[in-house]
Amino acid sequence: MSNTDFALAVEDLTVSFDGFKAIDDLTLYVDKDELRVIIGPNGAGKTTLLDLICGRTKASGGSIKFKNEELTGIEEYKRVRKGIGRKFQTPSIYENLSVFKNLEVSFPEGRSVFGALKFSCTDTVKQRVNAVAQEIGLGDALDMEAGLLSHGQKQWLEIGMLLMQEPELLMLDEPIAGMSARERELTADLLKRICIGRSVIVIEHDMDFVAQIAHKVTVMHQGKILAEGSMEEVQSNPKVIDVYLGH
Ligand SMILES: Nc1ncnc2c1ncn2[C@@H]1O[C@H](COP(=O)(O)OP(=O)(O)OP(=O)(O)O)[C@@H](O)[C@H]1O
Repeated sequence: MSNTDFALAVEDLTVSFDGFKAIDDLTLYVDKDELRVIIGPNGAGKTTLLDLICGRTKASGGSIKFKNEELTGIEEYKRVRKGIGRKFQTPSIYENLSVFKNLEVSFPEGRSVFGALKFSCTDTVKQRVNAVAQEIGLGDALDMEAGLLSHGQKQWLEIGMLLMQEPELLMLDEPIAGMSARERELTADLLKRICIGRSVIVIEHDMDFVAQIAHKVTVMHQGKILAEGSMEEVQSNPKVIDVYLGH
């Protein structure tokens, strides 16, 4: 395969589960500074695609290149070190720790062989925690126990924990599920800010939200790409209306 200028280049990707192709010869390119949204009906393969990119699921065939480096043979935790961050639908924060601690333990050096406990809180880390807390709108809640945050704030904290690792590719699965209208607005603003300098991929069903945030929309169906383009383009595409938007 040739080198590409894209941050992420997925080519001819396939994964089979007992003979069923959940991802079927899929090719997708994502730029740096891009916020890509993936939409499609239930079972289209959206989550499986992110699982393949982050290394949770092993590809049966094809290629996933990140900054021109082949990822398919690389384990999940090593892909994290290479700058790939993934947020799942359910927040996995430390409910008993403060917002500050949650961010602090997510600083990459905190995950040394000695673990987070022996990790001393340097000024660099404090500054980074403060900057990230401001970014996710939790600058005034640093001392609060994470378990006491609202559902939306917990989602932002988890995004913050990923940002502590300065990922170059950030993938988010339905980030606004269960959020209030105001929290959705703030999340849209947050995503628009954090895609600068990196690539962000979001799986989303809420079309109003997709319209607010997407630079480009990829529509998946039966493990393949059905359409790709601007929101207007995919919304007026008869194939997309037929399998997804018309329902
Ligand atoms: N580990 C697995 N073993 C067997 N089948 C799987 C596995 N993971 C996913 N699948 C199947 O692959 C297909 C794609 O699932 P996936 O969860 O990726 O779809 P999706 O587009 O994310 O759907 P949704 O919008 O409902 O989350 C489904 O038919 C699913 O049942």
